[in-house]
Amino acid sequence: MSNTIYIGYYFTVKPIESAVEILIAELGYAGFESFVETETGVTAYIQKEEWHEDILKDIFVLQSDEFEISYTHEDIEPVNWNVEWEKNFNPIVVDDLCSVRAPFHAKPETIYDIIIEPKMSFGTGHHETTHMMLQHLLTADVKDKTVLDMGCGTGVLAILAALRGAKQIDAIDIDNWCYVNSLENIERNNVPHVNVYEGDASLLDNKHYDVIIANINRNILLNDIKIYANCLNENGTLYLSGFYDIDSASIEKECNKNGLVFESKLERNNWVALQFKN
Ligand SMILES: C[S@@+](CC[C@H](N)C(=O)[O-])C[C@H]1O[C@@H](n2cnc3c(N)ncnc32)[C@H](O)[C@@H]1O
Repeated sequence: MSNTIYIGYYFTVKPIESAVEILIAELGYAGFESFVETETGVTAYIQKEEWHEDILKDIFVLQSDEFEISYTHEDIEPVNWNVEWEKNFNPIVVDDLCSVRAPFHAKPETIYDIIIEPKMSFGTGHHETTHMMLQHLLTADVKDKTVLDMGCGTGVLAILAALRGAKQIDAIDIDNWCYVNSLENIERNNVPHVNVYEGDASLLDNKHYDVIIANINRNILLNDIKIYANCLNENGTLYLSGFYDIDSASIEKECNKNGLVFESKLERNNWVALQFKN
């Protein structure tokens, strides 16, 4: 069980449509790491050790006259995530081909059966972005290829790449909890050729891959696309997600600047997952 202590901010937003996206983007940039959209706004979580008095100072949407945004916040006690997941985690099936389930669920009929004990890491397939990245990977040519899963969360995408025949996979996450959880899930799914590292794009010096998948967020991606582009082998493919369709144009522009051309797009509830080639 993680001992990480979080602070939860409960934002009420009016009008909700346009402001929530901007608020989430700005909070993500300030260090908030997970978001749950609610009927009245959004709940955002930040690790207590990342928090400081002025954490909302640069959240410009809070100062805008266009929106009415109020909030409360409180410390979140560490939770026994195993118990929570047993209560709340239903298996998911992607395109009838791949299931993502917990160890306590029955074995499914799909070709690919991924067992995840997510605890606190993002990546059960329930989120739109994970779902679409799994869809991309189900059609991607990864057999005998080298793959990088950047921002691996639970390791779910790296595991599917391994099950689909990738010959060597690196999975990287900046968060220690995700690093540990990915190691556990890799062992659980018996894919020892996935190597997990704790860190960020600074680990990618002199690394080269045929396929790179990165489901993170708009700002990190805009910052790191040039590094991913440098790591792609000739005829390589880059899959990006973790942002709304509204941000597709800026992501595509940054990719084009770095010699990558748009290939395809998946979309679910305004979230997108884009494919680029070099
Ligand atoms: C949206 S989750 C995606 C998890 C998983 N790949 C999936 O598709 O479900 C993003 C992950 O990126 C990690 N992350 C955030 N910033 C990062 C960075 N600069 N480099 C590497 N990982 C990062 C977070 O800790 C989080 O686990």
